[in-house]
Amino acid sequence: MEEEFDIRDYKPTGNERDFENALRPLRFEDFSGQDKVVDNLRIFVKAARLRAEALDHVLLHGPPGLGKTTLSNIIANELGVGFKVTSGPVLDKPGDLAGVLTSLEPNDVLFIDEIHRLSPVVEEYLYSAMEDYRIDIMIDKGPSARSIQIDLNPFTLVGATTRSGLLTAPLRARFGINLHLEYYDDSVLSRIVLRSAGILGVPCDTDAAGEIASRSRGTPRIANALLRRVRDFAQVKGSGRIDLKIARYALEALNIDRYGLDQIDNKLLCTIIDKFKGGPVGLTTIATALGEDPGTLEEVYEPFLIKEGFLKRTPRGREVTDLAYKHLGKNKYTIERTFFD
Ligand SMILES: Nc1ncnc2c1ncn2[C@@H]1O[C@H](COP(=O)(O)OP(=O)(O)OP(=O)(O)O)[C@@H](O)[C@H]1O
Ligand SMILES: [Mg+2]
Repeated sequence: MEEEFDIRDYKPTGNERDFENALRPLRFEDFSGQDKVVDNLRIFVKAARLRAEALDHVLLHGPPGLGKTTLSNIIANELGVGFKVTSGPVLDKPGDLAGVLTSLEPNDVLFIDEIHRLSPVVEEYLYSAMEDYRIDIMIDKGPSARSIQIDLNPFTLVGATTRSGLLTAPLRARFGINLHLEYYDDSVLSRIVLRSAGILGVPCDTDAAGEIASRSRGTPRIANALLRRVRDFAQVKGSGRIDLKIARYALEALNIDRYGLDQIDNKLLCTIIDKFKGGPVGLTTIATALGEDPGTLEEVYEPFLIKEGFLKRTPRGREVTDLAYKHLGKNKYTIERTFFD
């Protein structure tokens, strides 16, 4: 019995994080796809460089694994400035943020991951830093406590979030550049797989890369993770080369869904079919049935299912498509009939 591989649970740790970093593009030219986002960023970065100014603050939003962290890194590299990384949950107190902000050199990039998880006090503190490059800090305690203003070097804040719906309006308004990352097409993912295989030094056929791409849920992180697993099969059960046959064999053995759907995707579709006759059904009703947060369903899970044609948003709620019935091996008419019996 081969080991099971659950895409949904895949989050790089330790060794796998090193692997992810090794494959992370460092320049725009190595970053495939997201053409509109990249074209715009290239212009903004060039303009900022010409003026020798800090780039406007950038908000990157979109589902996990699509390249937000990668792009923020590229932005700093292409600007030719320093790069500091932190995240919303790590910045506990305004003092933590002050420490990071005062350590920035002129025009540096500060990356705040999971920016929707900033605490309200820290967030408020960030406003003046973003707007005027200035912060107030409290010195002394008790009756002699007073605040002094400190000027910061101009900097670029790059914020990343999978849940832009949770950002407050004042924070969102302070980003001059607001970019949404989309799921990747299979052809672009294929290119990413081939590039990664090249870096790993594994020979990989184009059709095999296409097979891996089509099962990667439109997500480069998943594509790279599957490549790594398929490489194991190629080395142990094949000749070391990743061809279509060994790719298919490995993906079957790993129980990877033919369309790359993960457990939550499948559960979501099955719930709508089994409990709500295929819809239409309201988002909050589905969320309650699944024990998930409606915002997460809407921002993280639904977009892929809608893009791939498994789910539709209608004025009366969510509805699964014929493709979903077919993929899940469910018969639309039998299910409808049993409901009316
Ligand atoms: N456009 C791309 N071209 C090549 N590789 C990419 C691209 N986008 C992402 N990757 C690869 O996918 C992996 C995940 O990307 P990244 O960490 O930037 O995603 P993320 O959007 O920050 O995810 P999360 O929301 O989980 O933080 C990286 O190892 C990176 O190498
Ligand atoms: Mg990230």
